[in-house]
Amino acid sequence: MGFRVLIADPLSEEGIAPLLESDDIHLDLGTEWTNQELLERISDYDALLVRSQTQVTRDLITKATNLKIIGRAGVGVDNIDLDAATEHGIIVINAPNGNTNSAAEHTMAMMMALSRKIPQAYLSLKNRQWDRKKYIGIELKNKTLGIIGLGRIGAEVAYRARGQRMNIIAYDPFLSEDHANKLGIKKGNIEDVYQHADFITIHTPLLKETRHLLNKQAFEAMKDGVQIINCARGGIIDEEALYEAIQAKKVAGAALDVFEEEPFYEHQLLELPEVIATPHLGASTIEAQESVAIDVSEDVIRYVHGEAVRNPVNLPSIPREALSEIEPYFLLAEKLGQFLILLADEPVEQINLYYSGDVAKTKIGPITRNAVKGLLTRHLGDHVNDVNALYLAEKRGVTIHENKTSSTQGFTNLIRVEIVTKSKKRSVAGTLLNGLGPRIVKVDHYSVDVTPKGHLLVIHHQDQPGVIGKMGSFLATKHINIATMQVDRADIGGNAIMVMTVDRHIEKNVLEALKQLEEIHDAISIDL
Ligand SMILES: NC(=O)c1ccc[n+]([C@@H]2O[C@H](COP(=O)([O-])OP(=O)(O)OC[C@H]3O[C@@H](n4cnc5c(N)ncnc54)[C@H](O)[C@@H]3O)[C@@H](O)[C@H]2O)c1
Ligand SMILES: O=C(O)CC[C@@H](O)C(=O)O
Repeated sequence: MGFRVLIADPLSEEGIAPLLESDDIHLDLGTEWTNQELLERISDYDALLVRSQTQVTRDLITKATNLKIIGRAGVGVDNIDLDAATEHGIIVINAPNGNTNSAAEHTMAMMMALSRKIPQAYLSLKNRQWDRKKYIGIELKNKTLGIIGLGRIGAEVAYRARGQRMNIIAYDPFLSEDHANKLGIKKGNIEDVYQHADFITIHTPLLKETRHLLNKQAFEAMKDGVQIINCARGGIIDEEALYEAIQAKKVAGAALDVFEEEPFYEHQLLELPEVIATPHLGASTIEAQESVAIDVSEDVIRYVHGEAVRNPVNLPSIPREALSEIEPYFLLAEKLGQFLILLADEPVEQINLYYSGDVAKTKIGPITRNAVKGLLTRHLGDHVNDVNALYLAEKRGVTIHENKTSSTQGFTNLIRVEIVTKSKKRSVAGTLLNGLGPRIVKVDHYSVDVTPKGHLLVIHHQDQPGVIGKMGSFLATKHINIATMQVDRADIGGNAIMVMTVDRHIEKNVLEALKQLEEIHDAISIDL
């Protein structure tokens, strides 16, 4: 059947062409499905693609037992329960660039329509009124535009508004003086925007911090006669407060593309002649829809082919050059985690990662995720992945500490993973050998050289003549062939370790029998 993708909201046909042309992808359209149908059928799918209509709730995610990736053809992911997706190890991707231009153009269209009362005049003329006095507008030239949120769309709006010869003041917690100067705009705080702007346009995401950002107090702090544009998200404006501010003539007009509840057919704000509106059309152009659908489709294909996606929302995004540098360490880190967890005989309380040499110069976060994934998979199963590994560790009270050190111990790159339990610390270190791939080079303080692959047997024993021979004979009686063997010891006659690669899995009863041999302290079988 291949990788099953469900498209739940209408997406551009040209945009989904990459999916239609892909042999390993099976595509279904669920755009006409009810919420109930979606809940009942979602478990059939590996991927779900939406725009802003479908609410991807925790309930839906819980029922989506096969879902691996959710694609949002657009920017805002406020219709997706990101926490639930992360907890279930589902990667969420979006298309943050494809509709920037359209949303910025729509904002400008709304501001111009608002300042010249075009929709109201059009409606009046349609009603056979020729009223020129009532629809006197104001020019944009020399007015001050306040922009709240100067990200992709905010910056494009600033660029266009300068073409209208407006003065621009912007507030964004990440806006630097340098960037503001480059854009030819003034950087201010939010009070400066309220105090100076004749028009205020919002371009932030809807977050806890931005919900009802424009509320009663905010409107009171604004200039009399200010006009408001919102083509970002409903919910950033307190609609009740806006209604009152318009009635009180504090706010002269508002142009709204987005609303707290969508869709709707009756709205108190639309009863006010000062309000003009569109039904969430900011991204509704042929170009934007094609572009966002192509972006999510291509990312789904990358995912299916095991490549890194370009626009992850619940994973740190890694630039392509950086990815090629760190990707080879992913397998090493995961194998170190898988190996180490089998040395633990108590619950893990802390995971410490030590990076040195070349690997310490890279972006280590994604490597850590792979090590933690390896540690957790053994006990939690295959649903642990890069998306939820850190979350699952944190939920179990396990703390994770990353360290960069200069102790390369002669290797060009070295990753040491250490677990701390109630009574001890265990660790394993590995390196990427040029051209030869991952190698385990230390188990606790013992030096070894083991390829982390296949069936491994780790023996802790007393360093005495004849132990190695005894081990070999014992395994021979169980028809277990030794492929490679590494031995190291703390002191002559002291504690020692043997790490063997054997040709088959070692059963529990064989391990128990091994542990009964006099010089053997412990025996652990590890299948990687
Ligand atoms: N109407 C539509 O159809 C449509 C289309 C595209 C995007 N959008 C919406 O437009 C908004 C902006 O999209 P974008 O692509 O420019 O996003 P973006 O992430 O590029 O920019 C958002 C900016 O808001 C800033 N910000 C966050 N919190 C802030 C706060 N409290 N005060 C001031 N600034 C704050 C961020 O620092 C960031 O620079 C989003 O809400 C998106 O969903 C709507
Ligand atoms: O899907 C849409 O048309 C809306 C998209 C827009 O709100 C976004 O956040 O990208």
